[in-house]
Amino acid sequence: MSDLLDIRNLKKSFGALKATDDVSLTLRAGEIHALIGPNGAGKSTLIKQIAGGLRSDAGSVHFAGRDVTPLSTVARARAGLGRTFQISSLAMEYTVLQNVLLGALGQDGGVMRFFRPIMARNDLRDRAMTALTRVGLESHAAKRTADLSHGQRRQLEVAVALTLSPKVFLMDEPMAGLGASGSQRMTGFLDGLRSEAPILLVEHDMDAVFALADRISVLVYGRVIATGTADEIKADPAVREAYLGEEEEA
Ligand SMILES: Nc1ncnc2c1ncn2[C@@H]1O[C@H](COP(=O)(O)OP(=O)(O)OP(=O)(O)O)[C@@H](O)[C@H]1O
Repeated sequence: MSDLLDIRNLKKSFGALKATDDVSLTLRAGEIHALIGPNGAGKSTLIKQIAGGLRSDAGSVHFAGRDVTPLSTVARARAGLGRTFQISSLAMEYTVLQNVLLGALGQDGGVMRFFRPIMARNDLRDRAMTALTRVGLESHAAKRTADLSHGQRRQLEVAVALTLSPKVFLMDEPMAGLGASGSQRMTGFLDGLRSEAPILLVEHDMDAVFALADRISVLVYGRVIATGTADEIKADPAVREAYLGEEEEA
């Protein structure tokens, strides 16, 4: 299998704190690779370094065979490196459909397009409605985003990312704040999504991680201490001591 994403020796320090410390990992076509670890292990920092929002102190990001390390977030997104948008980036006073349309414009680019009557663009509307249907939000298209529940906003973030047809998804805790049924639904959705674009998935919901992940990497104090299948990770003594064990005892 080919590596779509190849992260090599990434480092990022905040003062004396090594948030990520020589992290290397790969994402292959068709897989979900989960990144787990205790709070503060450096998972979000790593996702930001890969997406381009945070400049690395050292290391490189190769995407589809190309070194994208010098590229901005926008250039990486245009190249097909899709990150689920932060909820804070949703425009709360706009409708759900408008938020997806704004996301879809990212692919077509060009600030001038914002001045065109985007609601009349049937191609964009269709793409946006398809994305909303896929995440189960089609009946909420005309609602104000501010009126959505937290879980629905999470689904909307995924819909926005979908409209850009990324070649790879970087997802930072897509299950956070979803109830049990919401998590189950999102798990089923991500399961189907991997054949379209592989997913690097940061997630605390271990049921979802063990159900979905082809491979799991465990990050502790900024370092990857193990990478393997769910069974290998569950059986790994270092992982049990550093991470899983503490949950079992809790
Ligand atoms: N901008 C920043 N300035 C200073 N320290 C930071 C900054 N961002 C993150 N950190 C620190 O870097 C470490 C790693 O944080 P990070 O958010 O990447 O961890 P995480 O594994 O995503 O945690 P969580 O599971 O709680 O989301 C933490 O100690 C955090 O306090």
